[in-house]
Amino acid sequence: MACTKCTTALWTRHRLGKIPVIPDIKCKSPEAGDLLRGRDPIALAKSLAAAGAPVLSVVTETEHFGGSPELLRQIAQSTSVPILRKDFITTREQLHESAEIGASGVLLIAAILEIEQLRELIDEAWALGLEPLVETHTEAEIIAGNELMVTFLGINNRNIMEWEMDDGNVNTTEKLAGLVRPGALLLSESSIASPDDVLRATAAGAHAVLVGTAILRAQNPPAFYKVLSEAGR
Ligand SMILES: O=P(O)(O)OC[C@@H](O)[C@@H](O)c1c[nH]c2ccccc12
Repeated sequence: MACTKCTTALWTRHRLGKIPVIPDIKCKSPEAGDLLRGRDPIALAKSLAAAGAPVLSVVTETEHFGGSPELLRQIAQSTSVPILRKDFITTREQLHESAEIGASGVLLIAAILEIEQLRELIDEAWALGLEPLVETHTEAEIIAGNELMVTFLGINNRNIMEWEMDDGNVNTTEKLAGLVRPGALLLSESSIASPDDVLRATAAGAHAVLVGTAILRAQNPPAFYKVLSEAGR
């Protein structure tokens, strides 16, 4: 049986008329620097799950983002919310590792994969009980995703190939959302910082949004999480 824990939790929230917001636990970033400021990422993840997050995303890449597979394992063990692994996955071994550390979903970045490689990793992810999220940033990548009948598709508002040093903007979602095949769950990712950004992304057609930096920079992350998820109410 295919594991659809991530999208099931997101669709459920969406059908209730709420905006599903996925917090992204990222220890540091090339643009923002240290994002933890001495806080415990596991406690932070738990507080965001308690604030109502339907899914948690954990960046496990070490060099640029300060994460690790071990961090994801510990977060997965301390909450019952499905966990999405964000990393630069290019091999089957990384998918096996993702399943082993307790991820429910995995990010596959279209920009770093050949289409055949993407197809193989999508199939392998499903076979391992992992739900693939295909991340795109261009029209061509969305068209490739549609051809592969992707069920969970992300539009990254930033260009990940620039290590998030570019100014991301929800404009990217506004420009590209209409190209995504109907039926896919569309996630708008990156540079979402206010309830207004959340509303722009959802008005453009995103079913859910993923927010890292703005939540981690907030004075009170769970309180700010709630402000974002109640945008427009
Ligand atoms: O911090 P932001 O701007 O809210 O962005 C979160 C997320 O989209 C970003 O961390 C991200 C998107 N794709 C990635 C791939 C790998 C690592 C990180 C990412």
